[in-house]
Amino acid sequence: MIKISESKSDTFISQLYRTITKNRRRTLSSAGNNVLHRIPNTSEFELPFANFTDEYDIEKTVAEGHFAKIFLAKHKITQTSVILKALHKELTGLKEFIKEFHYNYQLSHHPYILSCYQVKFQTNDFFVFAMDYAPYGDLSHHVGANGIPESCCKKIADQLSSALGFMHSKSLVHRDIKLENILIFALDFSRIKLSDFGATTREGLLHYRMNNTWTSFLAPEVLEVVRNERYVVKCSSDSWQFSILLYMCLTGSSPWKEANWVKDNKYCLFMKYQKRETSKIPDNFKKFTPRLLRAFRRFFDHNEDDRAKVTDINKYLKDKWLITKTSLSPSVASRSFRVSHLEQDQDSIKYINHKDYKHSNDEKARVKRLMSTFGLHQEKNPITDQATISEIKVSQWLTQNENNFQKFDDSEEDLDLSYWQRN
Ligand SMILES: Nc1ncnc2c1ncn2[C@@H]1O[C@H](COP(=O)(O)OP(=O)(O)OP(=O)(O)O)[C@@H](O)[C@H]1O
Repeated sequence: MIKISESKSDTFISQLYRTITKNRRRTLSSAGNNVLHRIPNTSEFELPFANFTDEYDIEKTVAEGHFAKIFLAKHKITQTSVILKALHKELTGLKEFIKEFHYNYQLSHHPYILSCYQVKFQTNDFFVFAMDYAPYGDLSHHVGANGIPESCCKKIADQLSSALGFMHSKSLVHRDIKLENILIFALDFSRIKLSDFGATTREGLLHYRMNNTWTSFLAPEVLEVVRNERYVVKCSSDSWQFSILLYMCLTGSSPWKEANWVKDNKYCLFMKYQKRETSKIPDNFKKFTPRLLRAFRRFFDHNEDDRAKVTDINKYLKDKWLITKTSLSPSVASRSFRVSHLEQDQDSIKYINHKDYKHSNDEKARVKRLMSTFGLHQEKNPITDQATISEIKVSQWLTQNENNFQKFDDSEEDLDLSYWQRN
């Protein structure tokens, strides 16, 4: 029999305990990842038939996306308000529905990811699942022609990078980061959530390019993928979309129409600056401080393997991002760089006071109606003379519709009819 002294036995036991706990944690997390990456197949997925009104009172239609209707509903028994996302059956296959529900449900416990419930059913026309209601809509309702205050952008960057960092740690790529997929739970942006996991894919899989998102959001390596060709999905393309979103929040418009240096002069100028072929800061980046410029250089690296990770934004959150008048004098500048949280919060409050949320919602609907009816170009940003979000949307909408009949399947495994049906 081996004799162990009391103190040695304590150390031995605590070491043993640590090893067991470590291994258990490892097993649990790999089991968690197995569950996450094992999307149920159609035969094992329970999806009962039901009517909306069996259990819910539909209060209003909140929005209509490309593939889904979003209803605000009240659960009759618990009187809880929920969102029912109803995906048109003729536009979305069962496999795609299961995948979206599965990823959303599995990721729901993250504080900055939209929570969805274990509630799913089908009607004759829709596949439906239930999720939390975001009372202030999505980010596109809030970002005006001049963007939103710096302090608000930082709050968004902080939360969104946490949500995406979590997904990336699980080897999942969101692939569709845009203003419309960031939902707002507090008007000062202290609570936002990432939504819409319809395009979410496991890193490393081969995939066709997404056609139903804005071209200005696509990373160069995704943009250049040609029809009928697939590309390897990587987290770095989320980094790109994340920083496009950040730029849009700060300025109200996108930095370029497409990340193609041959076709887009703005992108060409930035790429030269990014690669240090010139020290001239492109005009549309001149309002940013050297620290933020450094961040953008790292996030907008043309080479996907050298690009910064979403969580790298944390290194820049304490810096000043926008050049203000006060930054001109060094003494005042050093003071303003130590901008207090109090000042930053006042910034957000001022913003909220000036924001007529309802008006902005109505305006968005009006712009949308005009776009779809006449294809009109909307406001240009008077400061940067760049295309605003509306203008980009109009031109991309037109381009997308022009090509409608040439589109091809975006699903992971095979070419089926669902994509043709969607478009
Ligand atoms: N939980 C929610 N609470 C409030 N509004 C929501 C919620 N979910 C979605 N919306 C609104 O509905 C819009 C469309 O939702 P969603 O992106 O899920 O649909 P989709 O058809 O997958 O979209 P897309 O057109 O991007 O493919 C969102 O941009 C947002 O304005």
